[in-house]
Amino acid sequence: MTSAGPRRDAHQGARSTAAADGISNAERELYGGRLRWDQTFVRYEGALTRLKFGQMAAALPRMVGMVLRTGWEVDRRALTGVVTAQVGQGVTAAWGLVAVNRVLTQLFADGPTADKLRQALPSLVVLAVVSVGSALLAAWSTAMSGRLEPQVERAVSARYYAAVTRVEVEATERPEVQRVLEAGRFGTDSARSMLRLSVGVGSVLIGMVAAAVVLVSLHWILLPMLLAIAFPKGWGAVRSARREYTSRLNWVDHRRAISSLLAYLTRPHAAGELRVHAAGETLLRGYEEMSRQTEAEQRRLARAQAHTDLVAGGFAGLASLACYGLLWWLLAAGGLPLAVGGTAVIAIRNSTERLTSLVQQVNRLYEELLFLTDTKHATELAAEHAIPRRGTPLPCPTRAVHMENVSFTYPGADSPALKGVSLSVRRGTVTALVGANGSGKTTLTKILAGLLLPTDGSVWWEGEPGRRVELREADRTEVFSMVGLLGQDFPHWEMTAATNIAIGAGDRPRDMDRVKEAAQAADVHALIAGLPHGYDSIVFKGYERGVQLSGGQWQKLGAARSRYRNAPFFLVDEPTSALDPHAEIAAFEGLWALAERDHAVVLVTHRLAATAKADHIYVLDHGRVVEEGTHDQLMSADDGLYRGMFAAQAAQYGLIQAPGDVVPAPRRGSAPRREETL
Ligand SMILES: Nc1ncnc2c1ncn2[C@@H]1O[C@H](COP(=O)(O)OP(=O)(O)OP(=O)(O)O)[C@@H](O)[C@H]1O
Repeated sequence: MTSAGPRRDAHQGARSTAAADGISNAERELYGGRLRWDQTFVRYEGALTRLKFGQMAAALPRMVGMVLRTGWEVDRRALTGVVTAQVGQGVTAAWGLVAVNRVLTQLFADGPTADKLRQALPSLVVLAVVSVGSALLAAWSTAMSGRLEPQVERAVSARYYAAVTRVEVEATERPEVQRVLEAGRFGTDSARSMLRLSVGVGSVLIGMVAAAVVLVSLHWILLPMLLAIAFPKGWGAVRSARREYTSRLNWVDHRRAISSLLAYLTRPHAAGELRVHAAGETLLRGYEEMSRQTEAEQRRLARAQAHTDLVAGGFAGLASLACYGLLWWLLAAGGLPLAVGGTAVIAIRNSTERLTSLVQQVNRLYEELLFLTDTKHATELAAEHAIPRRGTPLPCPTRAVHMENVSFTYPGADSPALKGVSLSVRRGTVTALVGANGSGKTTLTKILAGLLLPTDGSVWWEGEPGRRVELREADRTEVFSMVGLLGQDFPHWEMTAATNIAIGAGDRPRDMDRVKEAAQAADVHALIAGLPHGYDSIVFKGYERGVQLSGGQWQKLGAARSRYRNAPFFLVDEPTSALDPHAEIAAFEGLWALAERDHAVVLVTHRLAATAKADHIYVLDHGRVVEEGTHDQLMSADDGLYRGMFAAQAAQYGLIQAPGDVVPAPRRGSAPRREETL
C-alpha cells in the first residue's frame, strides 16, 4: 500500500500538468513529443491537394475504373452478375414509376370506378412483376458481390504487399517513403468497400436517372427541383468525408502507438518486466491518456459532422418545401393534371429516399477513395523504389566478394556508418568482423548481402580471375540466392518448427529430409522431434499445437534455417549470444566445417575466443577498418585495438592480465563466499 502512494502522487502530479500545449504527458513521456503529424508532411505528399473537390471528382472514375478492372481480372462472371443485377434494379425502378403513372392516370380518368379498375389491372400486374423482379435482382446482386468483394480485396492487397516487400531497404529507411508506404496499408480493404459502394451508388444513380427521365417527361420543372434537394446533401457528404480523412491521416502515428501499447501488455516476452518493473502501469497510464485524446478527436468530429448535417439537411428541407410548393401551384393553376401530380409526388419521395442513401454511400465512397488512392500511390512509389528485377548475371562460380573504399550513410543520419572500407570475403574461409557497438559491422554485412547499396565505393562479386560484376549492376535476385543470413534479431515466425526452418529457402519447394538434416546440424532436431507434435508444433504458445522455446532454442532454430538455405556465402551476426558454452562451441565448429565445405563464412561476434581461429579478422572502429590480419598478427601489435579487446575479455576468465588492469581479475586462492556467487 505504502509503495503505491508515491507512484500515484507522481501520476496525479503528471496528469495535473498535462497538455497545456496540446501534447499529452503520455506522448511526451513515452515518445518524447507530439505523435500527431504536422501538416508539412501531408502538404509535401500532396494528400491535402487530393482533397480538393475537382481532384476528387477526377479521381473517382479512375478509382472506380481500377476497382472494376481488378474485379474483371479476378472474377469476370461475378462482376458481370453484379453490374447486370444493379442495372436491372435501376431499370425496374423506372419501369415501376411508369406503371404507377399509368395506374394513377387510369384511376383519375372519367368513368365508372369498376371500369377504371379493370383498365388499371395490367399496370398493377406490371407493378407486382416489377417488385418481384427487383427483389430477385437484389438477391442475385448480393450473392455475386459477396463472391467478388473478397477477391478484389485480396488482389489489391497482394499487389500492394508484393510491391512493398520489393522496395530497396535503403528507401524504406527514408521517413518520407516509409510514411507513404505505411499510409497505403489503410486502403487495402477500401477496394472491397469501394466495389460495394460504387455498385450501390451506380444502382441508386440509375434509379434516379430513370426517375429524372420520368419526371422530365411529366414536366421539365420537376428536374431542377430534384437537383435542388440533392445539392446540399452532396456538399455535406463530401465535406464530412474530407474531414474524416484528414483526421485519420493526422492521427495515424497516435493510433499506431496506442495499438502497440496494448500489444505489449499481452506479449509473453514482456510479462516479467510488466509485473516486476511495473512497466504495465506506465503503459496503461499511457494508453488511458492517449485514448482520451482520441476520444476528444472523435467528439470534435461528431460535433462538426452534426453541424454539417444540420446545414445540409436545412437547405435540402427548404428545397423540398419549395419543390412541393411549386407542385401545388402548378396543380392549382391547372398546368399539371392531377395524375401527373400524384406520380410526381411519388417520384420525388422515392428520389429523396434514394438521395439519402446515395449521400451516405457517396460519403463513404469518397472516404474509401482517398484511402485507396493512398494505397495506389504507395504501390506506385514502391515500384519506383523497387529492387531491379534484371541485372548482369554473377560470374559462375562466384569465388569472393571484394569491397573497395565503401562508404555508407543511412538516410537522415549526420555521419556515415561506414567510411572507406575495403575488404575481401572468400569462399572456403571464415572472415571475422569485430569492433565496438555501433562500429558498423551489421551495416557492412547488409552491404555484403546486397540489401544496402554503398553510398560511395564499389562491391565486386568475383568469379574466375578477370570476371567480376559490381553490386549496382548485378542481378540482385542472383546476389540474394548466393547469401544465407542469420541476423541478431532474426524473425521468430509464429508458425510450425518445420516452417521456421524451411522458410530459409522460400523460393524452393519444401524438402523435409533436408529440413531434418539442417535441424540436426544446428543441434535442434532432438528437441523438435521430442515435441508433442514434432515438426508440426507451432513454436509460439497460445496456438492449439503451440509450444514455447527458450532464447537459445530459438537461436538454434534460426541456425537451422540458414543451414537449410545452404547458400555459398553465410553471413552470421552474433549467432551464439543465447547459447550455453557447449552449444556455442558446437555452433562455431559448425561454421568452420561450412568453410571447409567451400562456403564463405562472415562472422560478426564479440566472442573473440571464436574469432581467434578465423582466417582473416577485420577490426572496425567508427565505421573504418582500423586493423586486419590473423589473430596472431593482430595480437602482435602492441597497442592494437583487437589486442586490447581480446585481453579485456580473456582477463574476465583470469587467463591473462587486462591491459592497465582496467578489468579486474577474479581473486584466486580462496573459494568465493556464497553471497559473492549470487
Ligand atoms: N537503420 C538505421 N538508420 C540509421 N542509422 C543506423 C541504422 N542502423 C544502424 N545505424 C547506425 O549506424 C552505425 C553502425 O551501426 P551497426 O548496426 O552497423 O553497428 P554494429 O557494429 O553492428 O553494432 P553492434 O555491435 O551494437 O551490433 C551506428 O551508429 C548506428 O546507430
